[in-house]
Amino acid sequence: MSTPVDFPVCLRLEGRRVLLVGAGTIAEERGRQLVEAGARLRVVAPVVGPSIRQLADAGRLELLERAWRPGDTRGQELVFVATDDSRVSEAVAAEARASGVWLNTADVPELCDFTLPSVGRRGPIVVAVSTSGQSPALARLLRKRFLDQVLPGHVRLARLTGWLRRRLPQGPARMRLLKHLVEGEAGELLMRGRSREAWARVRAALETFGETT
Ligand SMILES: C[C@@]1(CC(=O)O)C2=NC(=C\c3[nH]c(c(CCC(=O)O)c3CC(=O)O)Cc3[nH]c(c(CC(=O)O)c3CCC(=O)O)/C=C3\N/C(=C\2)[C@@H](CCC(=O)O)[C@]3(C)CC(=O)O)/[C@H]1CCC(=O)O
Ligand SMILES: NC(=O)c1ccc[n+]([C@@H]2O[C@H](COP(=O)([O-])OP(=O)(O)OC[C@H]3O[C@@H](n4cnc5c(N)ncnc54)[C@H](O)[C@@H]3O)[C@@H](O)[C@H]2O)c1
Repeated sequence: MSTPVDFPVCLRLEGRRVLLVGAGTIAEERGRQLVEAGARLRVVAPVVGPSIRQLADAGRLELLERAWRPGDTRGQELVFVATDDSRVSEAVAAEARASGVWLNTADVPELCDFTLPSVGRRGPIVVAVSTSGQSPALARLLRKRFLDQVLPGHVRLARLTGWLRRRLPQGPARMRLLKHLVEGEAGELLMRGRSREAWARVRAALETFGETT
């Protein structure tokens, strides 16, 4: 049987209760990303790095400066562990598993319910590369290459279509229009920075919106 591949999702963490065990080098990056995603983050660690400390001082996360204790996963919706002691990962994972809370650990892939891809962003566009745990270094290399392919025009196009999606009723006419904008002339013009001409195409498309359904 072949090795299963990891299944990618994009989580919406705004207002969700998330626990991060550890506050060292690896945890700092995780903490920053979780706060940026709007999670209600609690960090538990006896030794705390500068950026977690800064976020705590700014009131953007709750910091408990102590070792992890049984019961800490209670009430949490997602758990991340990044400590320098794999016994901590094992203990937290056992508790999380027993209570059905999903867990990621930086040091024991076998205990992960989900893994983290290498991520890069341009505006609303997210490039994420996973190697299903085979080669994090390769995930990072490929992510950088793929992100270079995302141009300012793509970001403009994503914002424009997002704006239209919020205003037009869902259905086949909207699908057709958005696909046409992205793949057709308007998209091409936006890519080349010719926004006024692109908007003229969008207006023309909107005038006939829904006529052929
Ligand atoms: C992508 C990225 C996302 C992130 O962490 O945000 C990520 N690792 C990154 C970098 C990186 N990690 C490591 C190196 C050294 C070179 C190498 O080993 O390749 C480098 C490269 C570097 O640092 O440049 C070492 C390492 N990583 C894991 C272990 C434990 C083990 O395998 O036993 C060890 C050994 C530790 C040791 O030996 O002590 C485990 C995991 N690392 C994962 C993700 C998950 C699988 C991702 C996938 O499927 O591809 C998984 C399974 C669990 C998880 O963490 O979710 C991030 C890139 C960030 C960026 O883009 O900049
Ligand atoms: N997944 C990845 O991408 C990746 C990459 C490199 C290394 N790693 C692994 O990640 C782990 C963490 O590395 P690091 O550089 O962040 O370590 P670090 O030494 O910088 O930080 C360790 C943190 O764990 C905390 N800690 C220790 N015992 C604890 C306990 N009982 N309860 C709560 N917190 C506790 C410490 O207080 C500290 O904040 C290592 O095992 C390393 O092998 C993972």
